[in-house]
Amino acid sequence: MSFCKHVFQQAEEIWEQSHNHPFVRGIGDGTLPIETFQYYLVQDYLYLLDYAKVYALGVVKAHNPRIMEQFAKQMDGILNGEMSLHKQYAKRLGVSIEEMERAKPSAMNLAYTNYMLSVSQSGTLAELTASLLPCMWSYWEIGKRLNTIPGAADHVFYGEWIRSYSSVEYGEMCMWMMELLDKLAEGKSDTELARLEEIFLNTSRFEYLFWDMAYRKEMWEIERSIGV
Ligand SMILES: Cc1ncc(CO)c(N)n1
Repeated sequence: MSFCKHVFQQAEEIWEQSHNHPFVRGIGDGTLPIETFQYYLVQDYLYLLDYAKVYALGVVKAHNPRIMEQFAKQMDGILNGEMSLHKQYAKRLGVSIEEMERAKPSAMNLAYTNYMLSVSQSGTLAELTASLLPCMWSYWEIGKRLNTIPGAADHVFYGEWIRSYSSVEYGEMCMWMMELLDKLAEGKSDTELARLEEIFLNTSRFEYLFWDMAYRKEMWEIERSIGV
């Protein structure tokens, strides 16, 4: 069994929880309140800025020029492709780019991006890849699953989101990253493989928590408890 198949099986229960989360279900049936999506959009915009840096670190850590090219391409895809989806949505919602860039990341968002950045900075290319694969891949799985709901991809507001994450181009980027992780896992010791699996599971858990944070519009819970 390929390493990706193996970690997918290990993470499947966590991913199912994301599929079943009311935020994700709400995109699929169009019932997600727009202001909840707006909260997500701003947090996700901030997330993507750091996520793009993980790809930049991929260029730094890779030695093979083809791998460097692909990380650079995917970084560009985030900054100038995926984030233009966010900018379009922001425009529709009357939120300016400055407002998004001034916003503060929630505690959970910061924990997630800092985890990925720290794994990527201190770890190997395999560890970096294991940390970002659940982000891409789980969005593709969600996009594809929502796309099977009749009419969902044509929804006047959420359709665009579903079409983006279920697109062939998005899927191709994911598959490249899976193949890379499989290649990098080849010949690794059991200890190293266990570490890659743990990283993959951690960012899978963070993915679920991100949906939940957005759904609850969480920021820093301490502010509520001390009344700031
Ligand atoms: C939190 C999160 N994970 C993954 C993606 C996919 O790029 C995204 N936009 N946001």
